[in-house]
Amino acid sequence: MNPTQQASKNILIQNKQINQLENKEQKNKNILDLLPSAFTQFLKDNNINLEYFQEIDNFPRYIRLKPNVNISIEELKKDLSTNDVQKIDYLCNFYAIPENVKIVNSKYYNQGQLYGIDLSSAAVIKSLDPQKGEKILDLCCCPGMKLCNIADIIGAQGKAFGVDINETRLNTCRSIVKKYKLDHIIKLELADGTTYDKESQFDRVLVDAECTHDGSLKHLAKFIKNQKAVIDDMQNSAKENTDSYEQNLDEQQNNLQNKSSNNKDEENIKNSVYHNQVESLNKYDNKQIEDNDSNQEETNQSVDTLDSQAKENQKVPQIHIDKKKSTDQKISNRELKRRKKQMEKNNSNIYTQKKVKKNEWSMEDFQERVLDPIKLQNIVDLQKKLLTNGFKLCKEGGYIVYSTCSFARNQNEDVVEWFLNEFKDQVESIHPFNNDVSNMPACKPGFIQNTVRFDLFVSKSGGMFVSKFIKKQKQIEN
Ligand SMILES: C[S@@+](CC[C@H](N)C(=O)[O-])C[C@H]1O[C@@H](n2cnc3c(N)ncnc32)[C@H](O)[C@@H]1O
Repeated sequence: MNPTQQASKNILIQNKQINQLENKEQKNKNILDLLPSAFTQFLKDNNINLEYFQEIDNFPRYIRLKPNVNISIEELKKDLSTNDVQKIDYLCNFYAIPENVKIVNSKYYNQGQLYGIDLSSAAVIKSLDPQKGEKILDLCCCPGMKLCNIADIIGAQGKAFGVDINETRLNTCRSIVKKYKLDHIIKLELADGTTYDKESQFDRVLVDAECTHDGSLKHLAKFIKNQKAVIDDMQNSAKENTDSYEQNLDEQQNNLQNKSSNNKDEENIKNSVYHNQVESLNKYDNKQIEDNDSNQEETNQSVDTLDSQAKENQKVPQIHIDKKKSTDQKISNRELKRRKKQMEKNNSNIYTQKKVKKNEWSMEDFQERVLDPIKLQNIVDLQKKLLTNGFKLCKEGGYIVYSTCSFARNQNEDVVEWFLNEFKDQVESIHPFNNDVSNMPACKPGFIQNTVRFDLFVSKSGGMFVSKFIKKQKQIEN
């Protein structure tokens, strides 16, 4: 082998090694590496196992039947057109069904006898434990699924007051209450729950407070799942291309050894190896563009906003090389690396998309909604005021449930600690399910005593934090 042949062979071997290394790195790269560190830190801080995000199953959805509806599970299956209906024994008239079942086609749903309600929401009502004939206040009631659940339990002898500050949401709630024929039990009021007042007090008060809604990690999990599928596909196609590229290299090596060593042939071989490299990479690039475009097309159908910056980021810049002009240039290792880096960068740019689909959050949404410190402080202040007013409106010996659909400790356990300290002698925390976890296997303990969390993955439902208090009777002074 003459020096030129040797040099070409060395380049081929070197490139092959780089390729193998990068292919291995690509393989090892998993979805977690692509998640922004602020997000993974949030999960760690709030005791959410981020490994779950690796393998996200479909989440079930849940339904509840009104108390007086007596139908068999077989009838329910027929009505919902699915064989997969599971009874949830620890919640009254409650069932899990596959996520893709459309309850709008159900006869019972349309007759106002079947509700779609999340398991964790029903668990909040189980914790509140309303009793027949009681007077109950729901201080942040919209859209009203918990309020309807309360009304179904207290019955016509009871009264449920629903308060919300948002008129549009209150109108939605009004239609729901009407649909389920509960208007004789429920009274809705448009008011600020922090200042809402009533002369008489309530047996039980639910403060299902406004929060950052990050318990909807389910939405984020779905987004991640969809993106993971795209990435897997990209990685598989990248692997296919790399395999064919390696096969080409091997063939070229054999050619190098077998063919005569006249200068013209050598030049041809070098050029052809180079072209193969370029083609392989361009094929890879093109596949990336196709994948990104089809992904974008799909998202465009349902996206309300996809800002132009994110759109720009989505485009994979293809490097056009004039093959004729470049035949005597070698594609450098640095260039190969640069291109691979660019591809990886483009992969991670999928997380800069704005809201992609209804009920899915992007990482940007998460950042804006959950991690903004000013927004967070305002929300915590609001939660404390709502809980304080809920406490005032509760009768002595009555119960208060404070819940949020956030995983953030500062909106949950920290608010509870503040409340217990603020009203030390007048309130006592009690376990939301009387310390009987067999009563509620879907939850796990919160960070402080007498609090529970419905972890998205443990409960297979929306995330929820629940705490419960009893308002102490005043000591009669002598
Ligand atoms: C988590 S949602 C409540 C969900 C509801 N409990 C249910 O089960 O359908 C929070 C609600 O609090 C309302 N809200 C926000 N600030 C409020 C305030 N100051 N007073 C009353 N309601 C408020 C929002 O409009 C929103 O409907």
